[in-house]
Amino acid sequence: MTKMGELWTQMGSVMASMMFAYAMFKQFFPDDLGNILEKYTQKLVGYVYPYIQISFDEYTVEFLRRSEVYSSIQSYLSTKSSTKAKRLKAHDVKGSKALVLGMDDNEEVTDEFQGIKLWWVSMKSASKKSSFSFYPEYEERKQYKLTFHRRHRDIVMGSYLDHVRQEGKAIAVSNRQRKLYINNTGKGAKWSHVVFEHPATFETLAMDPKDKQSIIDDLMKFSKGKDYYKKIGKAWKRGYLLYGPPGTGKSTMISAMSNLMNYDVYDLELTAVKDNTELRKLLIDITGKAIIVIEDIDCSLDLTGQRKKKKKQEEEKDGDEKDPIPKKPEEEETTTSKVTLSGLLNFIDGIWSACGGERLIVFTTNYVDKLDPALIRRGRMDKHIQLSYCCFEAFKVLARNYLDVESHELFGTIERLLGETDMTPADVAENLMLKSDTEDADSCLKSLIEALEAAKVEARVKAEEEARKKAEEEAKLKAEKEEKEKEKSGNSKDK
Ligand SMILES: Nc1ncnc2c1ncn2[C@@H]1O[C@H](COP(=O)(O)OP(=O)(O)OP(=O)(O)O)[C@@H](O)[C@H]1O
Ligand SMILES: [Mg+2]
Repeated sequence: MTKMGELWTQMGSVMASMMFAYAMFKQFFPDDLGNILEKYTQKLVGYVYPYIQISFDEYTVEFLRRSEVYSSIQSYLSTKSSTKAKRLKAHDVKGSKALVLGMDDNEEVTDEFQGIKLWWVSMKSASKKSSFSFYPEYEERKQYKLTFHRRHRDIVMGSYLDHVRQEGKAIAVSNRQRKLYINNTGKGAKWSHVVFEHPATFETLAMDPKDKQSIIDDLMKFSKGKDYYKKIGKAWKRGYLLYGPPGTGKSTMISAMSNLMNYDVYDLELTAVKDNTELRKLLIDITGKAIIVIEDIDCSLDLTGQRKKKKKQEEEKDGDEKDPIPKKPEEEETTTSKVTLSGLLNFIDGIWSACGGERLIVFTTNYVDKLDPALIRRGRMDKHIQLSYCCFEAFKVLARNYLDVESHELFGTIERLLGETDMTPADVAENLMLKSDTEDADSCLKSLIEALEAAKVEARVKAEEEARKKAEEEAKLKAEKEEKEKEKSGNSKDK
C-alpha cells in the first residue's frame, strides 16, 4: 500500500471512530437539535471525508418483518466478532443449535476483503414511541453501519455485500437445528415439526462402498448445482426412488441424506391429505433445503393400492371378530384420501414444485414393480437405488460400527454364509448388538453364524416345501387333464 493509501486508511479508521463517537454524543441532544446538528456535520464531513457509509436496519420498512440482510450480517459478523471484538453479546436465537455470539451494541469490528479494509459498527438508538413513528412496535432501533473508502465502492457494491449475505446465510444454515415435519396431525393442510435428531450417517450405513460413494457424489453434486440447474433450465430438485425388502435401510438412508446435506425432512403422509388442493397447499409451505419423503408409496394411494386394499380387508375382518361396534361411516370418510395420481405427479414436477428450490423428493417402496411407470420415470425419480440383502461389504461396516472389529477369523465363514442366504442388514445388525455385559465380539459373531445357518435351513425347507406344493399341483392338473381326456374318448366311443 502507498504512503498516501496508508494515511487514508488510518484517517478512515479515525473518522469512523469519530462518526461513532458522534453518534453516541448525539443521543444526548433533543431530536430536533440533533437532526440539525447531524445535517450540517455531515455536509462538513462530506468535503474532507472520503468514506462512504451504509446502514442496515434490523427491521424492514414493512415494520414487522426482521430484515433478512440484517440477520445475514449478524451471522457473518458473529464469526468475525467472536475473534476480534472485545465486547460480545450472546443471543439465544430460535432454531439455532448453539448460542450465537455477536457484537455488543456500539462495538466496532474491522473486516478485510480482497485487500480492502472495511469497518462495521453495531448501533442502537432509542426512538420516542409516538403514534406517527415509523417503528410503532419498536422503541429501540438497531442497525449495522458499514464504512469504507469511496474508491472501493465498486468492490463493495459489486461483490463484498453479496459475499457477506452468502457467508452469513451459510453460517446461519450450519448453525440451525434441523427439523422433521409431519402432516398427519389432524390439522388439515398444515405441517407440524419436531427437532430432527437421527444419528444415522452414510458412514454407519451398511452397503457396498462403491454404491454408497456414488450416492454421496450425486447428492453433493446436486447441493452445489444451483447454477447448473439454472443453466439447463430445470427446477433445482431431484427425485430418488429407494426400493428393496423391509429392513434393508431405506428409512435409514433418508436420515443419512438429511445429516449429510443439512436439509430438513418433510415426512408426507399421503393418506392424511384430503385432496389435491390440500397437497398443493402443503407443497407451498415447504422451504428450500428440504427432503420430501413419501414412504411406502405403493400403499399410500390407490394408484396400485394392493397393500392398502389388503390392509383394509384385514382390518374389516379383524373388526368383525374383535370389535362389536361397527365403525361410523364419517370416520372412514375422513381417513380416505382423494389425492390422485395426476395430483401427485403435479406435486412432484408441476409449476408449483419449483418454488423454494433445492429439494429432494424421496419415495420408498418394497414393491417397485407395482408402481405406475409414470410415477417413477427418469426425470421424475431421477435416481433409482436398490437396497438389498446384506452383502459381505455391508456386514463389514456393521461389524465396525457395532463391535469395533475390522477383521476376525470368523469373517470367512460369515462371507460364505452371506453369499448362500438372504439376510437383511436389520437382522444382521440385531445379531451384532451386545445384549449383556458378558457378551463380546466373538459371541456376537458366533450368534450371527448360527442365525445365518438357521436362515439357510429355513430357506431350504421353504424352497423344498414350495417345490413339493408345485409338484403336487402339477400332478393334480395332469390327473384332471387325463381324466377329462378319458371322459372325452369314452363319450366319442358311445356315439
Ligand atoms: N443398510 C443398513 N445400514 C445400517 N443399518 C441398517 C441398514 N439397514 C437396516 N439397518 C438397521 O435396521 C433398522 C431398520 O432399517 P430401516 O428402517 O432403514 O429399513 P427400511 O428399509 O426402511 O424398512 P421398511 O421397508 O420396513 O420401511 C434400522 O434402524 C437400522 O438400525
Ligand atoms: Mg422404512
